[in-house]
Amino acid sequence: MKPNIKDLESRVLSVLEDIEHNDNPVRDVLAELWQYNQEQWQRVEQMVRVSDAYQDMMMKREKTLGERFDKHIRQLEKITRISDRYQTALREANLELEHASLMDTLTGLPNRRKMLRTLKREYDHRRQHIKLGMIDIDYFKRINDAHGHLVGDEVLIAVGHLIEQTVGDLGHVARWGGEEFLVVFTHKNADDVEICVNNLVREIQEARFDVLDGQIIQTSISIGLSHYQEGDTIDSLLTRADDALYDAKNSGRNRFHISHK
Ligand SMILES: Nc1nc2c(ncn2[C@@H]2O[C@H](COP(=O)(O)OP(=O)(O)OP(=O)(O)O)[C@@H](O)[C@H]2O)c(=O)[nH]1
Repeated sequence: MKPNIKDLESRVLSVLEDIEHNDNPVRDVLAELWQYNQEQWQRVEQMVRVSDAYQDMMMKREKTLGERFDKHIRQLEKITRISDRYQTALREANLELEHASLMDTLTGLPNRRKMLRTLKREYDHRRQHIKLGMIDIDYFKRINDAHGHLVGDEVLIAVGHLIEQTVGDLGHVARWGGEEFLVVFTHKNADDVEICVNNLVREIQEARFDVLDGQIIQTSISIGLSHYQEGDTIDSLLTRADDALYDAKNSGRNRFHISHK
């Protein structure tokens, strides 16, 4: 059985009292031992107090470390959310910029840059079906000179829309530059494409463009058409369409010419 310390103390005290009365020599030794034990006990108590205080301190420290860690995580999460939003906004802005850089601001049609991409894509996938229509407004300078640049702009927009409408899903239309448009026909049937090109010339010639101040403008176009032939590159297709356009202009305008190699 484990001794009870309080019980032991009182027993030792009573023995010590007896010894004191009887003048026993063992008394001094026991008194010394008693003193020593008391001191040991106080040291143990002090160690327990120090240990408790230490544990207490460590717990508080862990808690503050935990709180600081949580705060840091929350800050990181916030920064991540901000960065995600920023990246999304940046991506959208880039897409808008890219879109803007590929469109002609005046007519709203794809521009030359975009058309070159389309042309490359079509050339890579189904070059044997490609037919190029190079379109130029006849005597456009005269419209500008007679009615001013703003009217000229309106005519460019209207002609562009009419070309786009007439071509429909037979191909892609772009403003190639100045008063020139380019059509990449991807439709397989060459006869259908030639009918469409003929319609383009007729539609523009018959159109009456209602522009600024109620003025009515009439104009016409010339078109050079090239069909893909074995060995053609994008460049050679463009050059042949250009040459055919030149022929159409030289033979009286308001017509189309087909390039034969
Ligand atoms: N209003 C306006 N004019 C433009 C624009 N781009 C080019 N032009 C004009 O288009 C005209 C083209 O003139 P030319 O190359 O001599 O050709 P053209 O008068 O159409 O004669 P042909 O092509 O030979 O039938 C020039 O006067 C240019 O200033 C534009 O964005 N807006």
